[in-house]
Amino acid sequence: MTFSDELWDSAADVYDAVRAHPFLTGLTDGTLPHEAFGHFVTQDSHYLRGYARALAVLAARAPTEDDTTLFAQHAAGAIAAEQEMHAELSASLRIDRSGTPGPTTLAYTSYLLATVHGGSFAEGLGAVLPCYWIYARVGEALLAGSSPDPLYARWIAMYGGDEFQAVVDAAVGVMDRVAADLAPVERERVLAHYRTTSRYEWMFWDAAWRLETWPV
Ligand SMILES: Cc1ncc(C[n+]2csc(CCO)c2C)c(N)n1
Repeated sequence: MTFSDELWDSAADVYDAVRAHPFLTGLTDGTLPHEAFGHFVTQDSHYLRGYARALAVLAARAPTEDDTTLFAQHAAGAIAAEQEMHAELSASLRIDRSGTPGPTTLAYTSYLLATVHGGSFAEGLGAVLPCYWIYARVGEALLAGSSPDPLYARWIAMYGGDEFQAVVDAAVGVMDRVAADLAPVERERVLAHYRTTSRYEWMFWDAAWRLETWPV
């Protein structure tokens, strides 16, 4: 069993909860209110900016030139996704993207940035991995059914596509290679970060579903 198999299995329960979440079942059957999707798009543009910074830090701390190139390219890809896809979706949804990050978005991006700065390279990679991996698996599963809503179908096509699967495979491959040199205690830390950010992935969908705002 590879380390990435172990990682996936360690948070498979969280992935199952993500798949069953009403935000995602609503995307596929088209019943998700546009208001909740709009909330997601707004918060995701804040998230992607933070995530891109986390990947750029990881690129700077990477052990090889190839790894630096990979994560720097993915950081640029996250910014491009934010700018292109979200600008387009926001126009269709007629939403304003100027709002501030909500509680879950800020907590998730703060955790990512704290881990890539304060932890080892492997720990940082463990923290950023669920974002890639859960999305690719969710995208793949949603692609099978798509959505009667053209807006949701477009979003599903992007994350379920082959191009994105290759991006995920590359990041998972780095994790397996780096894990070969890790002490058991270090692997435990990677597993803990991976589980935490998997939970944040669920919370991110849930925040959009609840139209979460700051309570005070
Ligand atoms: C909350 C949230 N989690 C994951 C993604 C997906 N995602 C964003 S950037 C990237 C990899 C580099 O381009 C991936 C997989 C998202 N959009 N929003």
